Amino acid sequence: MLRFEHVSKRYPDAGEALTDVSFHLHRGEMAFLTGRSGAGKSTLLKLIAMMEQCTRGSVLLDGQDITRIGERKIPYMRRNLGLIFQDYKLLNDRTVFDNVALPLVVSGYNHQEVARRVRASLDKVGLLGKEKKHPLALSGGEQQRVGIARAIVNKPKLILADEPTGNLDPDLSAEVMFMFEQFKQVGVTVLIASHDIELINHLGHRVLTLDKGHLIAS
Ligand SMILES: Nc1ncnc2c1ncn2[C@@H]1O[C@H](COP(=O)(O)OP(=O)(O)OP(=O)(O)O)[C@@H](O)[C@H]1O
Repeated sequence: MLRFEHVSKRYPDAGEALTDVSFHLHRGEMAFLTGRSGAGKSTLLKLIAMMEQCTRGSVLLDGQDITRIGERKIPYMRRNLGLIFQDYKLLNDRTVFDNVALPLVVSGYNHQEVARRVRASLDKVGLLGKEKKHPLALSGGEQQRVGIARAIVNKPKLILADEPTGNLDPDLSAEVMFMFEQFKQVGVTVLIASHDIELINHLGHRVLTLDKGHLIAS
């Protein structure tokens, strides 16, 4: 489903952030990406999200090499991805409904379909009834669940999460991980960058470990 083939990434005026990274994630697989600060975790996720381009190698999403697609196809390809961030990246002057609706509005869905899908997503993360609230009126755990609802509203094949539990206490972190496990159950592939070794070991999923840009365990 997701395949890295000998991928390297060098930023201008910086050393190599990733060196000759190869791995394969199957459909419905859930894996953690770990490594010290600066090991290249965010860079790897950015290559998949088409926010950065690799210097060498190929990144294949469902067999399609996303390092070689044209600029105009990128928004279309991104609809296959759900992105989740440590700091939630919500629009604080918009309601929960509007935040979750955003990817659908950008994709041009009609009003009724937007409303139906937003409610279904909010239901999946246990936030039905909070549509009219603003993010800052919610707890950190709830804000992250809004971020997750927004990530799944387009029914992505692949969810990428960058330190999604970095700002949450252990109970809320476990709750968020439980949600990811439910997405995996319905065939969504999930890749989570995390420092939280205790949580990672406890959950027992596959672990990809980066060390100074090299994949040392997968
Ligand atoms: N835009 C950029 N320009 C130049 N160098 C960068 C850029 N982004 C990242 N780097 C460098 O690439 C390397 C990998 O960074 P990256 O953010 O991918 O690591 P990380 O494992 O996600 O770290 P953290 O856990 O601290 O978020 C680091 O040496 C970093 O300084």
